[in-house]
Amino acid sequence: MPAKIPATIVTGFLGAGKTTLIRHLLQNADGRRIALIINEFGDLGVDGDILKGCGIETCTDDDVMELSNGCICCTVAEDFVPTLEKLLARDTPPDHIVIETSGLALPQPLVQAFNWPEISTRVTVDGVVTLVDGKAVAEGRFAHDVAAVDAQRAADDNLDHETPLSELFEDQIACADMIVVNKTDLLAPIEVQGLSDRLRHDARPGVQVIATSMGVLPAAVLLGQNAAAETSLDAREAHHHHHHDDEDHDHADDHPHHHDHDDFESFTVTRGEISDPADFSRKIAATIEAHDILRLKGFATVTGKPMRLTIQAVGPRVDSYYDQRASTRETRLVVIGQAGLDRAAITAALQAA
Ligand SMILES: Nc1nc2c(ncn2[C@@H]2O[C@H](COP(=O)(O)OP(=O)(O)OP(=O)(O)O)[C@@H](O)[C@H]2O)c(=O)[nH]1
Repeated sequence: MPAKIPATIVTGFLGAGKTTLIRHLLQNADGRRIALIINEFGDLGVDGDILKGCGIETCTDDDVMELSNGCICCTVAEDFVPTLEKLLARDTPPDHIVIETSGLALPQPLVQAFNWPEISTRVTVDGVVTLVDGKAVAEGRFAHDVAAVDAQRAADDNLDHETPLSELFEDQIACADMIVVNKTDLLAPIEVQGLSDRLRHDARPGVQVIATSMGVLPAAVLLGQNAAAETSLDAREAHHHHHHDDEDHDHADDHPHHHDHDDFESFTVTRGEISDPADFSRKIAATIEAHDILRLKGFATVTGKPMRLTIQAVGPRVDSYYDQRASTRETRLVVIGQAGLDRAAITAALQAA
């Protein structure tokens, strides 16, 4: 039987730097044929578009497959398995598969999908790489509010005490074979050290914690971990996601793991050209702050400029750069946040001239 093709799962919260890390990996693949599968939250394929448009020879449209918008764990049968099978059926199958999960995905159900009969004989999970946005964690974005939790506990013992953010974060850490503390350029060395120590303590025993910025890590470090993660799922659970509703018992086959898609939402704002990128960035930053937006990204066209402007905002930081010729004069931005976003107000703020 031929050796199984290794697959690396890259997970991490919204904006942690998954696409950036993968882009560096593809640029430094040392001759490996890497195929990419991308699962995004939001209906605008920003990450796929950035990677396809990156001009890297080993990264053609054919090498990047996008899963339809949605949760990978709920679309395993109709979307993920067929995508993987298509990849395996190629004349020259890839040497390695890299899967970028949506920043809101729990990695466990995806790892579990590798136990599907059609897949388990041919592919193995080489390792789960969890990226951490060092700056966001240092700012306390994932820490739950201990006082509020205690008050809630006192009020009702049956409540779910975790916030969706802290729960996701802990699940992504618990599943990791390697944790990458990214964005160290935004942190003092002592903060990097403290955070790395904490994560090492929270992770499963023996998990490597590596600090970097812009996802710069050699392919030989990221790939070839030989973890066979699909065989040790039990050790990778931070939460059992039990719900207190008896109706809600999970069906192991079709939905292995309960989680709340309703905790988060996304929508797309479109508008015409912008005239002043610096001013538009300030407007985005103000809108993010006013509405508690977690992530905002997309492409803008600027009056008089043939190139499109890629816009990336994570929390309060807004980055933008021209990456390729614009194919339309439209500006499209995907907005992601916890449920309850004021879509009308956000849209109006971003559409204002
Ligand atoms: N300062 C700094 N910015 C970074 C670093 N890594 C990534 N970024 C920036 O952070 C933003 C988000 O990076 P991405 O690579 O798109 O993050 P992602 O995890 O793929 O985001 P989602 O797919 O939306 O979850 C971009 O503007 C990156 O340029 C880093 O190490 N330092």
